[in-house]
Amino acid sequence: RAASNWCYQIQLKSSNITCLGPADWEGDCKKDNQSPINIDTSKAVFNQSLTPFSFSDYHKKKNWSVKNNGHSVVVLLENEPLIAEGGLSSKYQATQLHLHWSKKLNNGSEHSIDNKHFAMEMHIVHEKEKGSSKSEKASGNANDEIAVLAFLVEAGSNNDGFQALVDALSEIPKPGLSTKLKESISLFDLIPEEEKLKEYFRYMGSLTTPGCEEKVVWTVFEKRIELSEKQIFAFSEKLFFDDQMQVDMTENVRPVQPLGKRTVFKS
Ligand SMILES: Nc1nc(-c2ccc(Cl)c(S(N)(=O)=O)c2)cs1
Ligand SMILES: [Zn+2]
Repeated sequence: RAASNWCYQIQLKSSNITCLGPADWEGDCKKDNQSPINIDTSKAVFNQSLTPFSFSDYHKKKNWSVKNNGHSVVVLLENEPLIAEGGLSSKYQATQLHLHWSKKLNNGSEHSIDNKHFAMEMHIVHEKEKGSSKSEKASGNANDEIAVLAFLVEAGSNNDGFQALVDALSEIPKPGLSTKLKESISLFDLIPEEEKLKEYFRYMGSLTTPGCEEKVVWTVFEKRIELSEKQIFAFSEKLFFDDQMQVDMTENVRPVQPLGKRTVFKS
């Protein structure tokens, strides 16, 4: 069971509450197939089974609910959008999306590409569709139970698709607060256009938050998302880790973990 009082490094210094920083995270956090990682592009192995994804209901616009869960801002996707193919073993349903970020434009992504970090990283979390057979229901602890689509974010032009989410941030400054997006948006409003999503990296890893379960098939897209600096900084300015609103929610990024014996593949 994950420690309920886990926190990021930045919270250790600035809050008088005692919490467990990344070096002390429990659960599976000390095992050897952990995420995030640095992706050394020169060592990524081409894998022809990494075909393009098929996205279903990613065009569906909804006033999703958005929550400050004390570690990130989470958009609840109610299992509606679906992904398949993309070298995945089955269909997966989107449950939530959340982001990781920093006040520095080169320190907010969890994954790095050739040791370069980006301003933010967005994770769309999907769960494997429960098949009908008993065996499929029984297991539930396969190493690909969860599929996360990871998008790196860099500072650039303003991103209209993100503005509804950016505007919602000031309504949920404290942990536990949630609101509804004032304008309905679709996942396609948030991610690069589909034909730019054919190039991606793939590896087997874990949740980047405690209990760090090693059940995630990771996809890190090469095409970056662009947000304006104003949009990027809104996350660190409007959100707080604590009820007293003393500790900005920022640097909610786990340090990169050893690749170990794993291989990173590329489409
Ligand atoms: N309490 C929290 N849990 C998460 C979370 C949940 C599931 C997953 Cl898969 C992830 S991640 N960063 O590995 O994509 C994060 C965020 S904040
Ligand atoms: Zn994440």
